[in-house]
Amino acid sequence: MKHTVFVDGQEGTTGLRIHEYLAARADIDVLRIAPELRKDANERARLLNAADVAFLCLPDAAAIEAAALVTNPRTCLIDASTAHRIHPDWRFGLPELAAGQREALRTSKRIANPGCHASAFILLARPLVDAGLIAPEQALSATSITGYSGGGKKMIEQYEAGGDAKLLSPRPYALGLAHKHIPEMMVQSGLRTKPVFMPIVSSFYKGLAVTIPLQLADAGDAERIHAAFQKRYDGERFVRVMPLDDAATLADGFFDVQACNDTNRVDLFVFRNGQQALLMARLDNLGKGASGAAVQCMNLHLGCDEGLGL
Ligand SMILES: NC(=O)C1=CN([C@@H]2O[C@H](COP(=O)(O)OP(=O)(O)OC[C@H]3O[C@@H](n4cnc5c(N)ncnc54)[C@H](OP(=O)(O)O)[C@@H]3O)[C@@H](O)[C@H]2O)C=CC1
Ligand SMILES: CC(=O)N[C@@H](CCC(=O)OP(=O)(O)O)C(=O)O
Repeated sequence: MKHTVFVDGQEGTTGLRIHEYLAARADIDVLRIAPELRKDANERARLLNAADVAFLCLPDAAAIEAAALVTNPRTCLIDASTAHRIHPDWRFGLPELAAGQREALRTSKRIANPGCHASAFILLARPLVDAGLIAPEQALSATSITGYSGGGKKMIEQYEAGGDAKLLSPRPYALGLAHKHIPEMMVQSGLRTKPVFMPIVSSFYKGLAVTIPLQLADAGDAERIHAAFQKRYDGERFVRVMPLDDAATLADGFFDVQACNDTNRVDLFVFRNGQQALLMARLDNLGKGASGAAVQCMNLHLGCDEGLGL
């Protein structure tokens, strides 16, 4: 049986990438909107309601509008935007979040996919909160280094136009300490204290690494953290727990932010020295950070092999 799929926002960065994944699938019929009608509410409503799965690859306001256009109870929405990530009627599109999450995604018709920084942060923080290795009240801080495709079409155009010397160096942003991913980071990790979060965008297309530095109460905590990751992600095909103090990275001396590019994988690292540790998570912001994760959720929801096409 073929499944019918529509991408609202088909010309955008995440929408185009989802189309690339779907193009290779014989079990999926993709509905396409005529380019001149792509912002026409009636035509969008017709296609959204004709789909078994509709991806929303839109700015937040347009994603909220799209959700309101859906009246077919069979249509499952997978929203890539920030609009519904902590909404109680929507399930968080991170199958590896916790036990029971896959079942929730199989049965829900409303799936909100995580933000790219948030996916990496949550995959580090949540198992440690669950295992009691991080107290919910603990004040964490995190940085994220990201490629410019995370900023969508506008930022890609800006970087690719060339001629602006200040774009050549890394640019910290969200300096108002209110990045839009912080609410989902807290809710989905179980943290009650708002983390200090500073992302840094740099002059490469894609790839992302979140780092959480920790002062440990006990030097043995780094092993316990690493063991908690191994236990939580045992058998997860898209999460790779790297060896404690990963020798290859340490030998190189530099961390490769782009090493998960063109995959749907997340690599988790623990580096330690006495009572200090660095927890790091690396992913492709357009893969597990956006389009790959969205297709993974679709596969799960439709009862296909979760990794099909990824
Ligand atoms: N890029 C990334 O790494 C990630 C992005 N996301 C999120 O996914 C969503 C899409 O992001 P991204 O693909 O990067 O964004 P883009 O800016 O690249 O694309 C958005 C698309 O939506 C279209 N659009 C805007 N308003 C409407 C409307 N009212 N009706 C129909 N189409 C509309 C735009 O049309 P037009 O062509 O006219 O501009 C554009 O094609 C955003 O919410 C973003 O925050 C999530 C995770 C990672
Ligand atoms: C480089 C850059 O600007 N990145 C985006 C995050 C991209 C992402 O995850 O998207 P959502 O908008 O869906 O949350 C940012 O930090 O706002």
